[in-house]
Amino acid sequence: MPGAEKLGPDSLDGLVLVSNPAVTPDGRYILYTAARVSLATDSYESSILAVKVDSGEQIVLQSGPRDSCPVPSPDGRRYVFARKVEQRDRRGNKLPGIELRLASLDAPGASQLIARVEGIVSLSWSPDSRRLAAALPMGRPDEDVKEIETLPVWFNGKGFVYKTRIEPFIIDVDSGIMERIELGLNWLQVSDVAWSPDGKKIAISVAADMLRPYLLDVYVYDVENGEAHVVAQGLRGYGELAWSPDSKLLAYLGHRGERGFSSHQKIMLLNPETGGLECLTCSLDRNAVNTVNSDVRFRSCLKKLQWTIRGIYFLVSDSGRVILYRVQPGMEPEPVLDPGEAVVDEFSASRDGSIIAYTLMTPVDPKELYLYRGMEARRLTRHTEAWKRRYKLAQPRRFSFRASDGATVEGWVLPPPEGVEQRGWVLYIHGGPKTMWGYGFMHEFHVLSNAGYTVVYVNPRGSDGYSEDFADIRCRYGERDYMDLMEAVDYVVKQLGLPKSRAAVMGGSYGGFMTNWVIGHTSFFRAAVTMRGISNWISMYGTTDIGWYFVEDQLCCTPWRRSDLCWEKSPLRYADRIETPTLIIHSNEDYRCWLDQALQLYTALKLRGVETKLAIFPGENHDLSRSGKPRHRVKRLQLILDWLNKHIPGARNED
Ligand SMILES: CSCC[C@H](NC=O)C(=O)N[C@@H](C)C(=O)O
Repeated sequence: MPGAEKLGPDSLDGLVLVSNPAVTPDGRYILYTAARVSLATDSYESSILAVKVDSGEQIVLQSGPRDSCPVPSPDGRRYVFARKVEQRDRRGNKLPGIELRLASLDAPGASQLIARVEGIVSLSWSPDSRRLAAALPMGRPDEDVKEIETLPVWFNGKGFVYKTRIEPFIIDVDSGIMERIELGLNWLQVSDVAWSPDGKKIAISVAADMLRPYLLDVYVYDVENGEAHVVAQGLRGYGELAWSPDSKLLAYLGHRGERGFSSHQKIMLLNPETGGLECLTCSLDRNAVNTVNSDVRFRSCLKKLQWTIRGIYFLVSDSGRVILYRVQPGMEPEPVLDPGEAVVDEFSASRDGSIIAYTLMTPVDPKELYLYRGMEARRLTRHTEAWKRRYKLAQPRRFSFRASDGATVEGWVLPPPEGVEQRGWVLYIHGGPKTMWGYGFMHEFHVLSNAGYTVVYVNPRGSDGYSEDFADIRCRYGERDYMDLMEAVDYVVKQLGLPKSRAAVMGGSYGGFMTNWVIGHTSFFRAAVTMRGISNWISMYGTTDIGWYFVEDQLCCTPWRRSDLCWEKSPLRYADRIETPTLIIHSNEDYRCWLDQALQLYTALKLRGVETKLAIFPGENHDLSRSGKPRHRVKRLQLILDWLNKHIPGARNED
């Protein structure tokens, strides 16, 4: 019977993750990636498909199983894509790498263009479709002893990066010959490259100060004379670039650090002739990027900004929704595609802006491919339909309440599906802190709900989706954010009738920090699950890949300056108050929040006699719950359910 199966941890098997909707500039085809989760092969089997826009016909372009990220050429005849391959170093150690391959849209097959162990950061076609500008990481770590004299040392998902410089290149697509673009810098990390529509220039955003890599300069490289000059300095943020159709102006995605790392990303208009900079989206007071959480995404290489003759297109995170916006210089930003209670997750536009390809998800629909043309939206694929028909998925309900300082705080409850008895409930805290819960699909939430747990998810202060002021909790972690969460708990108990004695708390990353903070400040919860979390800001300093500067920016302290504040805000400082049985889940290659964060908490709880268990996932990193090996993801979900079931017994004899 359709919809009869329980959606348990291993329901991940067979789920298809649709991503990277790349429309050809002439609007004839939409290329995308479909990755099937396979427990049998413990991998994501990804292939590249295309839809013909006029007929809707679907074509398999590359049957995989490790192909992704198609980038079509401006003439609409070819595309490049990434194929995951394994290489070996001189000692025989396996090195995961990728090949950049070139293929024709009219003929099968593909040829290798370049092979890269270190990956590719950004690509941009020349308008004549003969060359690519690329940002390529160069330099590998020592094979044996690591002799390190630079920062940063490591990066989550990449390993040791102390020898890596991300450099700009031009690749000839027919010969594969690479030519380095010289910027005259000793140390550099390029974040984006953009070839101008007139073919004459390449804009490059680059970090050049090893000790302050969050500061970005923009260069313009003259393709004809080979000279590069700086047009803007000391910008911050994502650093993505897009040229105006007349090749005169640049759009820059980022900010000036008004609120440090809590700043919204903005669309800034940069005049490369004068160096003039103007904010085009400041009146919106929303983050001009997609920050909604979801665990059904797959690799995507699409640009976050696209400038067509109709304006600059970008996504905006707003109250749990993600909306496609457009802005023209001198005008106010306007929503182009507001999907309602849903998320436009990625997009691309044809050259004239008349066709927009995008992926869309809702809390009960994993991502599918859509087309927007002439004010009409049409679904193009049905990769997840059969999967969905097998299971029962409940619908979440939104709620909002007035916090004690008068601010409005928003949240959702996802109850168990019809026919499943409520066993208890979970307060699930998101990471970031500047991300948001909302209308993204969360497989993990449905696993909890199918097991009888109502999931309560709230956007406390520090979250994205609201004003910049709302997101800014610098120097105040564990204060207003904690109060918002506990006031939400009060609301769902009193107003929505959730049972007081059947609650658990859980979260990952900043959400893991907050889970640790919560259990050190209240014994309300029956159980806790803390994942990829933070327990000690002093030892977080200098170990996290997110930058030694992140702790100083967000907590306003270093181990030698106001260390009292770092310690004051560390959950470990309150470990002697913790009574809640706590499951700690961490990955041993998590270079964002290193393993010490879990070990210190685990040791403290063990010594104090608090029931605890530490699960360490080998070979996984900070993204275990989103892109970890499928079998590890299933195991993780099983561990969580076992812990909750143990501490929230089935028989209801209270409340
Ligand atoms: C607060 S320290 C770093 C935590 C991390 N921040 C950004 O990467 C985080 O919370 N990440 C979130 C997005 C997560 O992993 O869910």
